[in-house]
Amino acid sequence: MRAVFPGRFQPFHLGHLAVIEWLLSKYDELIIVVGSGKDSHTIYNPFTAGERILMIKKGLKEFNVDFTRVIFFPIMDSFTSGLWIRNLELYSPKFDVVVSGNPLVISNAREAGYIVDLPPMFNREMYNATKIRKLMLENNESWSELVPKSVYSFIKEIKGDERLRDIARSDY
Ligand SMILES: Nc1ncnc2c1ncn2[C@@H]1O[C@H](COP(=O)(O)OP(=O)(O)OP(=O)(O)O)[C@@H](O)[C@H]1O
Ligand SMILES: NC(=O)c1ccc[n+]([C@@H]2O[C@H](COP(=O)(O)O)[C@@H](O)[C@H]2O)c1
Repeated sequence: MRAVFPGRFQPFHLGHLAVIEWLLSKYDELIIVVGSGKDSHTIYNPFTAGERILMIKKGLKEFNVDFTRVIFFPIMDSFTSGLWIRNLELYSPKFDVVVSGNPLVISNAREAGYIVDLPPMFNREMYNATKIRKLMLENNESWSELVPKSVYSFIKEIKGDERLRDIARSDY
């Protein structure tokens, strides 16, 4: 069976990693769809689609997760949710199951006739990207504990946390 796991991954964190490990033990193939693919350089979506795919690959490699059974691609948001799932189908190889904890994605997938698999929540209070972006904005380095080390290094290398603080400034 082939499962699709959509997410914005802004940034990729240890909760996402745990979901992917769980999915690879359960399904033959996994499609990781980087959503809101056109968006970057905003407070909600600071990283580009390519940066996000690279973060995921670096994180998986660090944890010795074999990603030969994983397909990665970005898609853009659509005008309507109904169109979003149809757009996903247009970009993707066929899939059997949609994996998400996001109520909007779950509802879209069910309405389009897909089986939905809800991932277990892995320390959701700690591992959530909103919290990580907030810590970056506050210049609080403790976010380093919430992402793979390779992802932390990559974000520092591209000055991703500085980018987020720059974007959040009011007019000069
Ligand atoms: N700690 C976690 N455990 C299990 N699933 C998670 C966890 N964090 C995120 N997910 C799931 O991963 C998918 C992609 O999530 P997303 O990239 O939005 O991360 P997020 O941490 O929810 O980010 P944000 O706070 O920016 O919305 C969603 O289906 C979400 O429910
Ligand atoms: N109307 C739409 O374009 C639509 C609907 C449902 C989900 N999505 C996208 O799916 C992705 C879901 O990922 P998250 O669970 O990380 O929010 C996001 O990029 C979200 O924007 C878009």
